[in-house]
Amino acid sequence: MFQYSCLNPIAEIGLRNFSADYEKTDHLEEADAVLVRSAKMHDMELPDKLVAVARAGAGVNNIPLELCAEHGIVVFNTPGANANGVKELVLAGMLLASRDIVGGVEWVKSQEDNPEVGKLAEKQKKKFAGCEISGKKLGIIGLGAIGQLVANAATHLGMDVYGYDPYISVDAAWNLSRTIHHIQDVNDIYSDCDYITIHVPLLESTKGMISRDAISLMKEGVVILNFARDTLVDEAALVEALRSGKVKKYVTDFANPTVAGVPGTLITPHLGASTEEAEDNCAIMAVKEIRDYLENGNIKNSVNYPNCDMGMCSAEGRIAINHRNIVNMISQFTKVIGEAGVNISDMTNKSKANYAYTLIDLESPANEDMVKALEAIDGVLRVRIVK
Ligand SMILES: NC(=O)C1=CN([C@@H]2O[C@H](COP(=O)(O)OP(=O)(O)OC[C@H]3O[C@@H](n4cnc5c(N)ncnc54)[C@H](O)[C@@H]3O)[C@@H](O)[C@H]2O)C=CC1
Ligand SMILES: O=C(O)C(=O)COP(=O)(O)O
Repeated sequence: MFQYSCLNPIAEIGLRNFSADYEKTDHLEEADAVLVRSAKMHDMELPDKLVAVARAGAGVNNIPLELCAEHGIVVFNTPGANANGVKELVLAGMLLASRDIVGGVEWVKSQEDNPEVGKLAEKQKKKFAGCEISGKKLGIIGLGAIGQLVANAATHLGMDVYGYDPYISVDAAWNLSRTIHHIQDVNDIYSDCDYITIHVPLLESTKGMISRDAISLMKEGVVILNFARDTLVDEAALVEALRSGKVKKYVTDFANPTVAGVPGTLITPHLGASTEEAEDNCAIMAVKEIRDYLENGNIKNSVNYPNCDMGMCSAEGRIAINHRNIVNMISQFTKVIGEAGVNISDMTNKSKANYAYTLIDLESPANEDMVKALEAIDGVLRVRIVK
C-alpha cells in the first residue's frame, strides 16, 4: 500500500487514477508521494518516507529541488499540461491591454438604473476606444510549451511575431510557424516590439531579467505581459515606467503590493492554469508519473533526476538507487549484489547534472542486507526495493 498527500487541491479526475493500492493521507510524514501546485515547500521538513514530489504544473520554483535530490526525492512536473490555459489568458491579456474592455464594462455596470443608457453609451464610447493587435509586433521571450503556443496563435491573429529562446528544444522549434522571426539578441525584442511577453522559468539566471535597463530600451507605450513569475521583472522600475507613460500597460498574473492598484496594470490572481482542462491534464499526468515511479522505478519528466525507463519489471526483483553523479558507482553496486550471490538480469544508469539514477533487475529478490550494503556506499542517497 502506498500513501500520497496533496499540498494543494488536485483535480479528482487525476486522483481517480490511483489504484486500490493507494491511500490519501493528510499527514505528510506518512506520504510516499506528494502532489503540489503552488504551495511553497522550501521551509517544509522532508520526511524520510517521501520519495516523490509531483508538481501538477510547470513552474518548480516553490520546491527545493537540490535538497530533494540530496534526500533521494525525485521531483516531477507536467510539461505542457497547462500551456493552452495560459496561452488563452495571454491572448485575452493582449486584447484587454489594447481595448478598454474593462473600463467599458464597468461604465455600463455603473449605469444600471439609467433608462437612457443606450443613448449615452454611444456618446461615451470614444472614452474606451483602443487599437487592434493585428499588424503589431509581438516579442516572445521563452519559446517552451507556452511561448510556442502564444507565438503561433498570435501569428494567426495577424501579429508580426519575434521569438527569443537561446535554449529552445528541437520539438518547440519544429512546432513554430515559419513566419516567426528568430531573434538572437534579446535587446532587439526590447527595442522593436509593441507587446512583449515572457514565458521563461524563474531561475537565478532569469530573475529580474526585465530590468530597469531592459525597460529603458523599450518603445514608448509598450505593453508588457508577465504570466511567468513576478520576480522575473524589476517591478519597482516597471511601476515608474507605467507612471511616466513609457509602459502603457503591465498585464500580469501575479498580484503583490508593488503592483496591485497601480494605474495601467491589469492583474489576475494567478489564473493562468486555473481552467478545468488544465487542472485535469496536470493531475492526470502527475498521478501517472508518481505511479510509474513508485511501482516500476521509472522516471519521466523529472526536474532534478534523469529520465530512466526499464518498463514494468518481469524479473524477480528490482532495486532503484538514487546517487551522486560521480565515478566508480556502478562497479560498487554490482560488487555488493554479486557478493550477495544475486545475478543481475538487466540494468540502466542515467545521469543529470550532479545526480544519477540506477535501476537494476535481479534474478532473485533483493533483501535488506543488500540494501544496507548499497546505502553504505559513499555517494548513495537512497536505495529502494521496487519489487
Ligand atoms: N500563470 C500561470 O498559471 C502559469 C505560469 N507558468 C510559468 O511559465 C513558465 C514557462 O512555462 P512553460 O512554457 O510551460 O515552460 P517550458 O519549460 O516549456 O518553457 C520555458 C522556456 O524558457 C526558455 N528559457 C529558459 N531560460 C531562458 C532565457 N534566459 N531566455 C529565453 N528563454 C529562456 C527555455 O529554453 C524553454 O524553452 C513556467 O516556468 C512558470 O513559471 C507556467 C504555467 C502556468
Ligand atoms: O504551472 C505553473 O507554473 C503555474 O504557475 C500554475 O500554478 P497553479 O498550479 O495554478 O498554482
